[in-house]
Amino acid sequence: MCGIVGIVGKSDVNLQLYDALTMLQHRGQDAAGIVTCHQGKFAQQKANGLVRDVFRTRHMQRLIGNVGIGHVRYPTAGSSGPALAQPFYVNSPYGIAMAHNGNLTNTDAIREHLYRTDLRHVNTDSDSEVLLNVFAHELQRQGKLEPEAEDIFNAIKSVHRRVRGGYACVGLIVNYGLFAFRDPHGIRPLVIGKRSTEKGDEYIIASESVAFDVLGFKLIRDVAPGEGVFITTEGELQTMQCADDPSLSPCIFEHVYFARPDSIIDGISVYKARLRQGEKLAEKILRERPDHDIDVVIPIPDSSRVAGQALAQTLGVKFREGLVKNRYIGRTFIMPGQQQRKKSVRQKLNPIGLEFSGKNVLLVDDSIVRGTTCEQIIEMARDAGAAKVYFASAAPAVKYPNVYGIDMPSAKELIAHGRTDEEVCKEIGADWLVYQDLDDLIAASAEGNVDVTQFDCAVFTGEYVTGDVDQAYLDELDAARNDKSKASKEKTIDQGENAVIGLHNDGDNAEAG
Ligand SMILES: O=P(O)(O)OC[C@H]1O[C@H](OP(=O)(O)OP(=O)(O)O)[C@H](O)[C@@H]1O
Ligand SMILES: NC(=O)CC[C@H](N)C(=O)O
Ligand SMILES: [Mg+2]
Repeated sequence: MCGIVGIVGKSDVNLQLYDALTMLQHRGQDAAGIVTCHQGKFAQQKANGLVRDVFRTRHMQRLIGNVGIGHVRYPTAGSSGPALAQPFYVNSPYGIAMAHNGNLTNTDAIREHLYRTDLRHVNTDSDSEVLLNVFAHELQRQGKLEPEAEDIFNAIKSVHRRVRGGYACVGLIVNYGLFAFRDPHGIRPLVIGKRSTEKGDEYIIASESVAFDVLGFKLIRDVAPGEGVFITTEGELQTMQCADDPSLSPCIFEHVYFARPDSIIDGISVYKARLRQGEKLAEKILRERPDHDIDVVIPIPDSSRVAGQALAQTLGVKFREGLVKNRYIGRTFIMPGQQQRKKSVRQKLNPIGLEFSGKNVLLVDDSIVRGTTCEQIIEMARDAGAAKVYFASAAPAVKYPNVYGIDMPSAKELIAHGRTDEEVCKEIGADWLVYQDLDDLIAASAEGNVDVTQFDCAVFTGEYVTGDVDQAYLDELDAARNDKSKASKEKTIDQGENAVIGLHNDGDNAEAG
């Protein structure tokens, strides 16, 4: 899950983009980038690393202009090398830069078509570079020396016809302004905010509304599924529905894990959705185990804290922070390899022995995916002297790959794939395991906005809303991106790929990359 942001301001937007990316850091920890536009030229800085490490004062001084976009990356296609850091750039037509959150499911077919028919070269394995080239080609076909909003919307319409998968995008066209679009199912989130200044209105478009709060922007609304947005460099906003048959099915895993609780997505407060997840899970526990002997509920920081608290309250059991999180270790699930993930859980979480010793503990997490976290935490709880260790997951069992922007490409790596709940319980070493029911998870989100009636729940059901994902695709994805094959590919990232980033950068940037 990547984080994207675009701003059209009345003065330089570089510092605001930096702040917004910092607020979106939880969506991607591998690479970060900013592109701004000033007097007909792009300025760019992108590299591997966290936002605070990628941008130095000298980069910020170069990133001038009142329009700009930014990206934090969590790879789902190609390598995690610096050449695949975003935003991506194409020089024709006009000069376009774009940042993408999501993942395309027909990348190979479009890549082939771009090469054979559109005569376009894509330089990396990134699906996002493919997507940018489709947009660029379709905009070029409008044949205008000076594009207008209508041309940009026509290009977005064609993108929707050619591309499948999850995509929320922001982009810049040199001298003209900022565009954005969201896939026809609205799988990935995208919100618009506005701020009034003495010089006029300023606009922001980002993955999550949390990016607005710190900058003083007000959330106006979500970009509708399929909708295109264009904001001129002068700050004039135009929008148009660009999909033939849009139908909102946002990814429910945003509410479970990815998004920050202080964000509002598709009118749903992520915080409240998580509270309701906890309440509903507690009700299930009370139904199934009315005579439970749980002494204390302990959440696994960070993401399960909200649901854990509501669960404890509804159960009428003590809630205790029995695991202390090292604030300098990032999110483990979005780290690239299993070895790194495993090591990081230990570094990240440490038990407070007295909360476990002699007690029947209910550990709560938002989800169990590969089982990396829960296996180790249950072991820690036992080492700390817990009498019984029960485990509750605020999401149902994750059994199927994600293909829309979460890097869960291999069913075999999912601990619940092909296993019953009892088998998973045994595998993770718990005394009892309870999963949220899917209907309850959906209700926890849907109760936040009655207008959202369906969600992308593919990781729980194996049903993919875009309708184009078959077993052959999933097999190819597995072969290309399971942990083993990723690890062997990452070995080949060398200085050669570093050089590719220099294609679009100036000397200062190449040295920084
Ligand atoms: O079963 P697994 O493969 O371990 O994946 C699930 C775990 O990973 C995530 O935590 P993460 O550390 O990424 O982030 P958090 O600090 O936001 O909870 C999630 O919250 C679960 O704890
Ligand atoms: N998680 C994402 O949104 C990833 C975006 C894009 N597919 C990439 O790999 O860079
Ligand atoms: Mg976690």
